[in-house]
Parts: sequence; structure tokens; C-alpha cells
Amino acid sequence: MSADRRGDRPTDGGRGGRPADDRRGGRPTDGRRGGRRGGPPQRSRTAPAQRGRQGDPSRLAAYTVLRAVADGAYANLELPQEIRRRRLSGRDAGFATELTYGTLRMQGLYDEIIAVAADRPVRRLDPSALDVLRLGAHQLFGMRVPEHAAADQSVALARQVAGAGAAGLVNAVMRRMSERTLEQWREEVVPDQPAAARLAVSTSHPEWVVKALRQALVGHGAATKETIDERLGELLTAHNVPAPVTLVARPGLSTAEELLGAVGLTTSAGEHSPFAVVIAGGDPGSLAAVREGRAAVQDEGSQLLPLALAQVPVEGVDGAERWLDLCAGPGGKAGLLASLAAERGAALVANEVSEHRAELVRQTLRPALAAAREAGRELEVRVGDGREVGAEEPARYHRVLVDAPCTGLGALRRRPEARWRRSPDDLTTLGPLQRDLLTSGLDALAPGGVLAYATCSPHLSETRFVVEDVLRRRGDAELLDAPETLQQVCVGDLEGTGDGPMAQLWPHLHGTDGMFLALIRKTR
Ligand SMILES: C[S@@+](CC[C@H](N)C(=O)[O-])C[C@H]1O[C@@H](n2cnc3c(N)ncnc32)[C@H](O)[C@@H]1O
Repeated sequence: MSADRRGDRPTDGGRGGRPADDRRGGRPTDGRRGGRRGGPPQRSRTAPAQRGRQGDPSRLAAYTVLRAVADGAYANLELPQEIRRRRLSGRDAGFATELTYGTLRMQGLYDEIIAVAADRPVRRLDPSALDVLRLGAHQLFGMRVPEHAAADQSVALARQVAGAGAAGLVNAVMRRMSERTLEQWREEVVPDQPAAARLAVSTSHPEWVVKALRQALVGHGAATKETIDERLGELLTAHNVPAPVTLVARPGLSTAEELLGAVGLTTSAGEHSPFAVVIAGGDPGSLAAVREGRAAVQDEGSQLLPLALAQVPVEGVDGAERWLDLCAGPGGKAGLLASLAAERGAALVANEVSEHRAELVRQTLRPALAAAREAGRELEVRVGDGREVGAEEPARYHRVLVDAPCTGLGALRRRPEARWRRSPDDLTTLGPLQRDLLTSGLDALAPGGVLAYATCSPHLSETRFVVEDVLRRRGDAELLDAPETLQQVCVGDLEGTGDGPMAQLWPHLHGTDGMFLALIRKTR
């Protein structure tokens, strides 16, 4: 992620940094439209037909990514390509990033506003014009772009990508949208309905996600009946704030000190993981340690899970420990596990079902694989169905990580379009897969060994219910105290992960992704 990405700001007008571009300016930071305070809103006096014929490259890049995302692409893969293709750098790249991600996050709320301003449902708008209007809405309500610039540029972009008719419509809708502040629009479009529907619109989430997160907060012990509305609002708001860029200094290959002293970066030590360094400014890709795979971008919550798995004592080991990462791609946690395994002289198998993702694991583990070869230690990346490993290698491993495929509802800060792409139907296919993988992982675990079941989702159907279901059917495994173990590996106090034995991290409480962790001991 580029440094400019972190210039992104809460789209409800929260505290933002200095404007990254002189296209912005004059925006107060309390969420009001700039022109509303000192007189009438600024408006362009130029007729659409007389304005510049080409949209600017940053906006065109953001627009192109939005169209690709509508066709199924991932913004985090598409945007860097688009930035390279259009040779954007520095502030322009930052502007395109903020515009793309912010627009995708807030699309639900913006669509409600656009529908009122255009006086028709958004499904009746030309999809290209709609995307231009979504980008225009984010420039008005989420960035410091003056109204006239947002309108002029949106009109130019509409003319370029959708023709003169669309440009006229965009001009009219942009004018109408700029007549109110975001808060005034919220009052207008948030429905007079039950709380979930209201929160869904006002925080730009699908309603089913709001309901699922409500249940998850209560189910994981992070809210009570009295506090749930407040906690839920905090969580949903946190999803609209970009995640910090955090690095892991892989033990034995790099150190936090090496990263903290890096020239050209603004850094600070992580709050939770002893190997974390937070980057507040600069490009982490400029670091030799990152380029060489000795350090990597990794959320602090993701760092804590392998540390917790490695922390629990295992029983009945004769010789070197054998570790297994059952669902390893693309390899973030395998990277840290490989370092920890190397320190202990343990063998590690990183398994992944997809060949392409297994290749990503190989790339992630490149320095660790070289070090293991030299030391004659076993470190293997395998392609295989994790559901079969338990039957093929029963009771072989002493530590197993099952980082199961999931809806990713805990990582919505990082995946701006994910909330619109996921559906409750996903749970129908993921549920059996998660249960099968956990069962296979437990079968592959030796008596006395320990397994970590993890998801980057707090959804109860992917977390507690999976673990409880699987353990209920077998008499050879017991839950360990995950909150206590997490606290042991954490550098600071880690409150609010639940009453145990399972643990849940939260973006609004811990500043991490919403990672779930159950630690399970095989008893016989
Ligand atoms: C949540 S991701 C794992 C993330 C990884 N631990 C990391 O930190 O980078 C889940 C992975 O499970 C893989 N997967 C899905 N079905 C699988 C199966 N049957 N066996 C093994 N891996 C599977 C997916 O391809 C995906 O790479």
C-alpha cells in the first residue's frame, strides 16, 4: 500500500491530514460542505459543453478501477496496475487511491444520495455515469475537493467515458448533491426503520452484515444489551477508516529496530506484536528488508495468531517438533511461523489447495526456504486439499494452524469492495469447508499437540459455531484459554478479546483486523 493511501480519511469528515493535492482545500474538517459556511455553495459557472474534454488521469484511474471492480476485479490488485499504466506518482497516486477506496467503501450511502439527487433509483442510471457520480460524491463528501473542481472534473470525466448526455446529467446531480452537507444528506436518506436498516445506510454496509456483526459483538462478549448500539456504531465506523500500514520484522531475518530506523519512513513500534512496526509515512516498498522478504506488510492481529500458536507448550514430543499450516496461501502467517519454527529447530509444512496461491507462499518464504536448506531443516510448501491431510498423515504434527477461508468480514477496512460482494449464501459453502478443515487439522494433530483455528471474520457461523460443532462430535480435544495466550505474546495490555476460551480481536477496540482465534489441545 502506498504511503499516500494513508492520507485517506474517514469519509464522514473526520480528522484528516494536510491536503495531499491542491485540487483539495477549503474543506472544514467537521464534515460540512466547504461552501456552506461563508455563503452560498461554490458552483461552476462554466457550462458542461465548454469545460475541459478530458478527465484528469487520477480520476480516470479511479473510474477504471471502479468499472473493473463491477466486473469482478479486486481493487487492491487493479489499482496498482492502473497507477503504473497511467504513470501516476506521489500526490496523484495518493489522490487516485483515496478516491477509489473511499468511493468503494461509501458506495451504499452515496447511492442513496445520488438516487434522491437524480430523482430516480440508481439502477436506472447508466452504470458509467453512476460510477462517475459515486466518485463525485466522494470528492464532495469524503475529500477536500472544492465543489467547483469536483463538479467540473466529474462532468469532464462523464463526457470522456459516457458521452455528452451523461455529462449533462452528472452536472445536474453534482449541483444538487453539493447543496447539502453529508450530515444533512444522512438525515434525508437514512430510513425511518429499525436500527439495523438505519445503520446500514448511514455507515454504508449491507444490512445483513450489520445484523451479523451485531450478533457477533454480543456472542463474543464485546457488547451487552445496554452497550450494543454504541459498540456496533464504533465497529461499523472503524470499517470506513483505512487500516494502518504495519510491517512484521520476521524473527531471525530482520528486527523491529532495523525497520524503526529506516531512512525516509515515519515509523513507530507496534502496539501489540513485538515484531510489528507501524509506518505513518513513506513507502514500505523502499525498504531492503521488505524487498528481500525479511519483513512484510502484515496486520498486527495476523501477527499475534502464529505467536499464540507457538506460545502454548506441547506435550509428548520426541525430537524436533513438526508444524503444519493447513491453508497457507498467500503465506503471511506461514512467513512468521517459518521464522518461529527456525528458532526452535522445528519442521514446517505449508499446505495450500491452489497452485497459484502456493506459488505466492513460496515467494513469501523465499529467504526462509534458503535458510532452511542451508541448515538442513525441513520447510516445505505443498499443494493439496487440506481436508485430506488428516487422513493421509494422522497424528503427525505437534502444532497446526487452520486459518480457514472465510467471508473476511473482519477485514473490511482493507478490502473496500468486499462488503458489497459477499452474501449470506457464502456461509452455506464456507461452513462445511471450515468444519472439514478443522476436523482434518485435528486428525493431523498428535496427542498433546495444539491447533489454532483462525478466521479474519467475527461471524458466529464461521467462528464459535464451527469450533463448538466440531468439538462436540469428538472426545479427543479441548479448548485452551486463547485470550490469556494472546495476552502472553502481546507487548501491551490486550483487553476486550472476550471471556474465553475463544478470542476475538476487533478493529474498533484493538486497531487490528477482526481476527478470531480458538486454541485447541488434542488430548489423546
Ligand atoms: C484465509 S486464507 C489463509 C491466509 C494465510 N494463512 C495467510 O496468512 O496469508 C485461506 C486459504 O485457504 C485456502 N483453501 C481453501 N480451501 C482449501 C482447502 N480445501 N485446502 C487447503 N487450503 C484451502 C485458500 O485458497 C486460501 O489461500
